[in-house]
Amino acid sequence: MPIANLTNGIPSDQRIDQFIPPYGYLSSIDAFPNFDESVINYSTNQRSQKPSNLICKIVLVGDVAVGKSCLATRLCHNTFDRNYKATIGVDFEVEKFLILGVPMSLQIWDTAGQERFKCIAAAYYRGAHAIIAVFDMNDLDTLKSAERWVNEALQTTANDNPLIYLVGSKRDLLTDERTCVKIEQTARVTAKRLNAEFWSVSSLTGQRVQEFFKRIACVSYQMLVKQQLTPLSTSNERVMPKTQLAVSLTPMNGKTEFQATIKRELL
Ligand SMILES: Nc1nc2c(ncn2[C@@H]2O[C@H](COP(=O)(O)OP(=O)(O)OP(=O)(O)O)[C@@H](O)[C@H]2O)c(=O)[nH]1
Repeated sequence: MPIANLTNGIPSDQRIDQFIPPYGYLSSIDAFPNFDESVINYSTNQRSQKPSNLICKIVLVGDVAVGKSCLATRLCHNTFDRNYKATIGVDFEVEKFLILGVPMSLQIWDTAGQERFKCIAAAYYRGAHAIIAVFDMNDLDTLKSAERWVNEALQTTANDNPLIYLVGSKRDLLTDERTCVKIEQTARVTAKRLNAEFWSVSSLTGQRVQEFFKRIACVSYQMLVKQQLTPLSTSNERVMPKTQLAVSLTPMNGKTEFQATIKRELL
């Protein structure tokens, strides 16, 4: 398939040529300054050949109503819904990026925070390249829970060695700057303990949402390419596994290419 067919419809702000930095270098464990030369050379070759289909599986976890679905919706549809609709089991979205001219898809698995859906959601952890643990910056109990969510996800995904991101949501509700700085400091301590990268975002205003997912796309792309370039037995890098799709997908119009059949309920 010609590369042009694979890149059609990717918005200009999801075409990335420069490595996206972390949200503050103190917040990052993998602060790559730029794409490696080997990754740039690989990308140049890919552009002139049939490109491989790079897929990064991301799983969103965290307590009820911390803002997981709104985060995915802000990225994939650039909209925000003030009305809370609980996720039932798991939702699924795909968002395409073009990195150094090579297409890559982020598969975003949005799991339910409600206890009663935990077993269903946990079934989707396997094969994750990245775990995003979301907490509400206005409720520090959800930060404690985020740590528990990550540890539970790692029980299933430890062999996959996923990247961990800790995301403070609803930044717009914190009007006092000093409080915000304090909460971010506390979150960075937790992130360090989890070997995670910390971001604070607002899905309501869109603050840092695009930037955050672009950062994940860059880091994941670099790792996936390095995995392809390095035989497993000789690699000391964090290696990301191939992803299996576990649901049947329905084509959708617009930016999101596919969506699993999703059931939501109004509480
Ligand atoms: N002010 C503000 N409200 C937000 C933000 N993100 C989410 N919310 C609100 O928080 C509530 C819960 O958001 P969801 O995204 O549905 O939460 P969730 O984590 O997916 O919840 P579950 O599906 O139950 O796991 C909704 O009423 C949203 O409108 C934000 O950035 N700012």
